Amino acid sequence: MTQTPGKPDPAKAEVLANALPWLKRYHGKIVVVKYGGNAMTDDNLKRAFAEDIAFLRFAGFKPVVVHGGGPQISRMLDKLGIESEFKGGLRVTTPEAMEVVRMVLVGQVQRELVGLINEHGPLAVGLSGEDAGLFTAEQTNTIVDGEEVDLGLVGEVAHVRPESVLDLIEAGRIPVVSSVAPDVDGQVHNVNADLAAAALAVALKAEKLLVLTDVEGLYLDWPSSDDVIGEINPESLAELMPSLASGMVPKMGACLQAVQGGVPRATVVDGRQLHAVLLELFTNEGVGTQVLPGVETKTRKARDTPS
Ligand SMILES: Nc1ncnc2c1ncn2[C@@H]1O[C@H](COP(=O)(O)OP(=O)(O)O)[C@@H](O)[C@H]1O
Ligand SMILES: CC(=O)N[C@@H](CCC(=O)OP(=O)(O)O)C(=O)O
Repeated sequence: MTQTPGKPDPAKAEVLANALPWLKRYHGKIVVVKYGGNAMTDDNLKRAFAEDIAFLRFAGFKPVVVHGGGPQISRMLDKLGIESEFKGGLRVTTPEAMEVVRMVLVGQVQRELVGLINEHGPLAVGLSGEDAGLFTAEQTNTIVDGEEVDLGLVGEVAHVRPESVLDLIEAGRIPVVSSVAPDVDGQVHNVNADLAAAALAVALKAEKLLVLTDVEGLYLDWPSSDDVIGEINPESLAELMPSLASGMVPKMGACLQAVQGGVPRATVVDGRQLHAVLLELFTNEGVGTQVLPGVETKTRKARDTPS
């Protein structure tokens, strides 16, 4: 479309005007955004994510970031010659692997995200479940094919003390949280970042949990169909849970936990798309999979065929 030089473009104003209902809904509200390691694949994506988060803060939202870093941990474990495997979407974590998990999540991924957000002002402060008693973990195992599997130093969040995060939000900062957490004896555990984000969203009484990943949403029959669920209610999702595989188990479990815990909506979106956060929060476009009480299940055809 050609445009006369110097002539204002009303379409641009319309984009902003269409954001008004969403600005009203989320103004002053806490939005927990979980940034998965699979959506951190290139520098442009990471920069756009940091811009989106800063944008939310300047638009009057109260964003809180919980980050993952599964692929980054796997790469470091490989480099160090430490074997690791996933069972039911969770990493079996030996004490040796735990040291690497903590080093990569807190020392690398969190630092990088804090740095990128802070290019937009003195906003982001990094912390982990170990800081100010934020999370207390409880060792957890998983069931695979009806058998209980020992996951080692893997935890679920048994208790959240949200005051440190609330203090930061009150001061206008953006908390960036890593999902490692001590148990009651101080032993640090590896917590799946989706589940940590859900526990935090519930404790903060967030208005929304937004989960960025590397697929268009929850596929009905992964990877053989291209039907993606657009909206689903928590009861229908609970019925679907036993049929889910790999990383979608903790991810959809987290969305369910958040909504059952009182978060009004939880959405999984494709973080491979530039500015996925702004697109999801400020437009009506049906991206991702939204868990919302009271809706009928809606599906749509995927843009990509799963590979
Ligand atoms: N039903 C499903 N719909 C979509 N993705 C699925 C499904 N079942 C398994 N997956 C897998 O789950 C992955 C997302 O989980 P994960 O790798 O843990 O992502 P992240 O790093 O974003 O947390 C997808 O890339 C896909 O391979
Ligand atoms: C127990 C467990 O599996 N912990 C995860 C923690 C990181 C994470 O969850 O990262 P993503 O969000 O990128 O998947 C792991 O070790 O990979």
